[in-house]
Amino acid sequence: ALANEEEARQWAEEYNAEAQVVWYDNVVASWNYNTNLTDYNQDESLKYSAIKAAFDRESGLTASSYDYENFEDQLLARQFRKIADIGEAVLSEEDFNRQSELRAEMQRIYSTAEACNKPGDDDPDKCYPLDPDLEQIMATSTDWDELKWAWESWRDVSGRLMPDMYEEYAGLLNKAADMNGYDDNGDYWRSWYEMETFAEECERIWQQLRPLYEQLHAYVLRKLKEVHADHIDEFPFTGHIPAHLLGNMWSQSWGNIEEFVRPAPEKPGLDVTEEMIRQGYTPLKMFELSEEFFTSLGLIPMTEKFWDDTMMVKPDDRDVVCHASAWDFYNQEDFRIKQCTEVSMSWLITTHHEMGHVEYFLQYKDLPVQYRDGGNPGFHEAIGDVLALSVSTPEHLEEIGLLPDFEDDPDGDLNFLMNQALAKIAFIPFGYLIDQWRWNVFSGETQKEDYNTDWWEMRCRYQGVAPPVGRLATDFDAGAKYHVPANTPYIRYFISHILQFQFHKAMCDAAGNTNPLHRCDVYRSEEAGTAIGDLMKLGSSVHWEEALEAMTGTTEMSAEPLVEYFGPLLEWLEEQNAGETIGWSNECPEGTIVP
Ligand SMILES: O=C(CCC(O)(O)[C@H](Cc1ccccc1)NC(=O)c1ccccc1)N[C@@H](Cc1c[nH]c2ccccc12)C(=O)O
Ligand SMILES: [Zn+2]
Repeated sequence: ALANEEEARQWAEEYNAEAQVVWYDNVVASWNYNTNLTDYNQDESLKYSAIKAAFDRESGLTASSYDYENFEDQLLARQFRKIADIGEAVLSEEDFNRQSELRAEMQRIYSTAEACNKPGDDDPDKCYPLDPDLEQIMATSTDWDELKWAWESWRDVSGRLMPDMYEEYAGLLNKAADMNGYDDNGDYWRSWYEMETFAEECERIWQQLRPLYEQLHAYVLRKLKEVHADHIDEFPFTGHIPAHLLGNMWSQSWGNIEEFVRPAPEKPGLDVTEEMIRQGYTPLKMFELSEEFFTSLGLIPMTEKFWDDTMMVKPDDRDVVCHASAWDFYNQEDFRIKQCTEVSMSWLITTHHEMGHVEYFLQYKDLPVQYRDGGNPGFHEAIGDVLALSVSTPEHLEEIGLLPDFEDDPDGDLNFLMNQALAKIAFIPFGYLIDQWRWNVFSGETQKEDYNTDWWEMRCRYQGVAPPVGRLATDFDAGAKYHVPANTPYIRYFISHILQFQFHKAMCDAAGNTNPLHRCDVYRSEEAGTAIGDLMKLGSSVHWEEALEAMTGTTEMSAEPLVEYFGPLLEWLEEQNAGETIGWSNECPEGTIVP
């Protein structure tokens, strides 16, 4: 094994140099398509994606020709295992191109869809895109019918057009997974977490956090019944919340209804959007504010090219994929963000989220390309959110002048915790259910005729929401959420919502914090920066449990820090909910799916 191990090491060096070039070309073509959705750019993107696939397939075969499981050097073995894991590139050129084309088409439908015939519009041909128009309506309107129009129209012009494409697409993903030795594409996606019991782990964590979510849901439902008293008879008696009332197109984060559920309504809330607008914040200022937080921890600043090439706002002269994303060009110097930034607190948080991805790119940029990835996908999603936990504190918002009149008393503390819960606790079941549904599609448990029925069964059961209007079995409401047409796995965000509180606690301890966990701000702590920086430097070169243990002292994902963080709010919610009904029926209310 030693002889060819030396040869293998040589080959891996050459492979790495070549991969950087082939992968760079592919990312450039993908960037050009995502930032200018033309037929020409789609063809170029498919062309370079096929070239990358041919290279990955060839390299995978070479890697597999070595007996790498018996290498002495376990790091080299891990590298070969990753080179051999080629995903869809295993498909024939025809199948590969077909799945690429289907994904690009679904992405284009999603990114260019517009809703028309808005009630009250004199011009019925006036149409509204998701970003920023429909999201703005969902975030700010309290008009039941306007919210219902936006919610229903978006699904009719996006997901409804996709079920046939998605069925064919899922079939090709499963074909690739099968050729790579996995049961199905869900099995392949779960393999990235390198633990036999990953699905069980997720269920265990969900069951542990469910009581917290049920308390929040019960309180929010009661408050929404007051706000929408004029439609009280349209609230299902099953205890589900009508999905269009939660301030978000997918009911996945409820921060936009904060004013209706604030524990001490006479005291100021923690959503600083108005103050940002009053102070003339711009997207650039938001990016610079975020970068300054990272560098205050001693982390690496954004590169010159980052500032030149990032797409910060929605262009007005072409179609783009607006959904936020961060881009590693695999040439160790070109890193970008693409997002359609609006000036608001939630966009300030998203900017930190995206910059967290870029910081990870910077920290692992000198590793072999195989290792330029998160310890597991949840790690990558957690970095930016961890720093945003500090930025969101009243301490920090006061320090940067966005919270002039905060009164730091028990009421203020609860108002803050509620604002955080509306983002973090509300998200948990949503982060969990998307891939529960997709894993069932890939395993065959959910067939096309049941796509929408099973989707709503899960939305009703896990999230306790129901559609404000009957849905057809032939609709495809899953397709109205970016990650489904974009084929971006989603359980990573669920995992991130657990890990980010473990990382936060470790950073707060490193910074010598003595505040309660939810009031900890690690701003300017080099020790905290070193803790998270060392985790990022590892990339995916070691098992994530090793990286987690080095930073937090445990190899286990644990909801403990999250429960500690929200402790005071849970107590308050239990008092407020005393004597009230908690929870909702597992089945959807009558009329959820209509013939
Ligand atoms: O989708 C995103 C942000 C987009 C992303 O940064 O995760 C992006 C998704 C994506 C993946 C692949 C192709 C295109 C888009 N992921 C990345 O850009 C990315 C880049 C490199 C490594 C890993 C992820 N957030 C989720 C939920 C979410 C979790 N934390 C949040 C904080 C603020 C706002 C939203 C969220 C959502 O909007 O439903
Ligand atoms: Zn992300």
